[in-house]
Amino acid sequence: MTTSSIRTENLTIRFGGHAAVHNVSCAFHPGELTVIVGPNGAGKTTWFNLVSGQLTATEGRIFKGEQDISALSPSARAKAGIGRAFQLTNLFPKLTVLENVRLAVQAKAGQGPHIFKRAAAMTEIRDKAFHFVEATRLSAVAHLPAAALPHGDQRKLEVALLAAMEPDIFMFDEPTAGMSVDEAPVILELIADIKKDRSKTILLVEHKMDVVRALADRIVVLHNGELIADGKPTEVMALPIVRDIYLGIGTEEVA
Ligand SMILES: Nc1ncnc2c1ncn2[C@@H]1O[C@H](COP(=O)(O)OP(=O)(O)OP(=O)(O)O)[C@@H](O)[C@H]1O
Repeated sequence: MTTSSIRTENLTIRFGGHAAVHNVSCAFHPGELTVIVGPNGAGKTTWFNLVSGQLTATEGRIFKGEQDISALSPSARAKAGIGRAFQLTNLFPKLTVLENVRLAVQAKAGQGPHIFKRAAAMTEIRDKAFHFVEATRLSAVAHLPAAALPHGDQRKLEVALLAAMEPDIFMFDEPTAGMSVDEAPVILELIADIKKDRSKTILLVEHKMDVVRALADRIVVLHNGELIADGKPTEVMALPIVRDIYLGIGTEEVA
């Protein structure tokens, strides 16, 4: 087994007396897309918040590779390669799609605006920005202000900005939430594209079974804050406890 790219060890957080995440230990590896499922209130988003640093654990530790990142801020974790879709608050609504992506590429390169004095660096950053705009199917709207985009394209832009940061770990929390049935498949395609890069680890919180089926290499099930199942999709979905609790839906829908 290769070294894990991200790992939580006995991770616990209590709000008052209630453990929203309790003793969760699991490790993830490059080239693997894991979907985290569980009923409402199971602790999925809280676990995500602990990994990306929005919340601090009451107990337990988080490792990125060999590095203990438990005490790092969300921005330090982002710099360490943990990318979460909603962290993209660095969106400039009046700038175009391309300009927004270019700024993300530039931020990743660790360069300030003066970099544009260097023509070669400028060209490289512009080319990379074009690449991410194309890869996220945003070429047709590249020159529109970000604020003018329809909802579906804004979600694509989130993926573009996340990809431009070139994280090792991609974290998506219900990436197709609020999208129409026409729009959602594009986001799934984009995630499938990221998955082709076998150096990336993808974590996805998702309720929708079709998304789980389309993308999961592995499913982790949380219930009442605890990890109750972890394995290949067909195996996990066949477990009686998962059939009983999974989103409260019946056997036919799970099958
Ligand atoms: N800041 C907080 N203060 C108190 N309780 C919290 C806080 N954040 C989460 N919780 C509680 O922790 C539990 C887990 O919530 P969480 O949002 O992580 O579940 P979830 O699995 O993501 O659910 P959903 O599928 O509905 O998004 C819930 O009981 C929730 O009320």
